[in-house]
Amino acid sequence: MSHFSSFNYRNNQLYVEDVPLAAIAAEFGTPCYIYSSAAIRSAYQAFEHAFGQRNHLICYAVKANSNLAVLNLLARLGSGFDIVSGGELQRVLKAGGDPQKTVFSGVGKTREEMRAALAANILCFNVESEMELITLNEIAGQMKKIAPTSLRVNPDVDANTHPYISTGLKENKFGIPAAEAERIYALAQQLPNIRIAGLDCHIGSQLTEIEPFIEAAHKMLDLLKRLQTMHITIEHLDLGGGLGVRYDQETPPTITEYIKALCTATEDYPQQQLLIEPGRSMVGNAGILLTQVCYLKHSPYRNFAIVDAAMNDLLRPTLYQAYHAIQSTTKRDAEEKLYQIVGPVCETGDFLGHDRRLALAKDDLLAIMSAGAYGMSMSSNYNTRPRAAEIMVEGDAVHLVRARETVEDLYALEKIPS
Ligand SMILES: Cc1ncc(COP(=O)(O)O)c(C=O)c1O
Ligand SMILES: N[C@@H](CCCC[NH3+])C(=O)O
Repeated sequence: MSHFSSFNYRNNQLYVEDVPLAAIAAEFGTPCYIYSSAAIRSAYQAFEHAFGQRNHLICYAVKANSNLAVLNLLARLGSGFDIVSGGELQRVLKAGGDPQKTVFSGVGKTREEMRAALAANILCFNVESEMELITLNEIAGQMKKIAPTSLRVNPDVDANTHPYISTGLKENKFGIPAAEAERIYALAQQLPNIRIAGLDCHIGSQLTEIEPFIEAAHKMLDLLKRLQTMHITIEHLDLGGGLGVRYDQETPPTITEYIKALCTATEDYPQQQLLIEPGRSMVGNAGILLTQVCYLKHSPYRNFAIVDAAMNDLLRPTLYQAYHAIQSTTKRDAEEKLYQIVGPVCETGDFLGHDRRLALAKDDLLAIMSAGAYGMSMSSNYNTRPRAAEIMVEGDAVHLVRARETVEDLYALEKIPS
């Protein structure tokens, strides 16, 4: 979706769709996350379009941004969902998502989560270990249900991404080692309350090249062929998520290039439905974090812009040294200085951007760009900071889709022993 932006300047003011960001700050305060529904719709439609006639299902990875309004928008567009917890399942159901289009990934599903997903009749469990498979069979048996199952296989492919978000290397905790896959599929075939539905992999996140996806797809197809000789029918092939977005100078494949490449790689297998689990590429560039400059602090060494958003709101810079572009909402002709953009949290690692050239004044508004994915969903209350409000914009309509938390919300579950 790098071709499409909902965040543009008009008369030197930064807008989201048809609304100036400054108007949103005036009404709802800062920090706040702001999402463009047009950008999400455009990304979803780019995926749909690229698949064309190929039998497919898009399962949006809920963890990227799990706000109910985002899930509801995608559900209305026809999207399925990839969940990794019972909590995410509950969100999908609450938002009107279809459990029959929902797959359940993750290495540590609890019995309770399995029960909830079986009761909801989800499309498929992506099972990540032999022990998990045996447990799922047991729970399904107790419920007199048959669990539709894929094995998530670890293809040992280098995704060339940050080590914290690479998942498909043999030393990562994810998936079943490729060498074990046939044995565990054979076991699955024997288990009375398991129905083999598919084959699954996911190699990592923020991939900026197409080759690792194709390498993984080929490894999965080789395995699929071997499974067919064992009379194991694979109804769907789930190739996971992971397509990167542009934060800075990256040039990831477009959604269209990526999907066309997956379709080409799997063209000899038209009977298998193709599933994908995109998160970041659906919502990453559809959102920003809007923050206000509290103070400017100039020392002989460095200039700091202390803003009202912090690492608890957007953890990615602290956790991965991730780059997010930072733009002033008002373009002005003043001298630019090199700033460290930092938050109020008591950690040296609390920064949103290093060495940014900006012309700033107290109370200016800054947009932290590309914050739609893994922004709010990874936020915390560290330093007893209430979480930011979330806003969804649609043309000139502005909707508050999550109210700003209050401090009372934060200690509502706490008790002082008598
Ligand atoms: C199993 C699984 N599917 C899908 C995703 C979504 O990945 P991305 O946001 O990179 O598309 C992830 C996160 O990396 C994941 O772990
Ligand atoms: N949280 C990561 C992505 C993790 C993907 C989950 N498997 C990020 O912000 O880049």
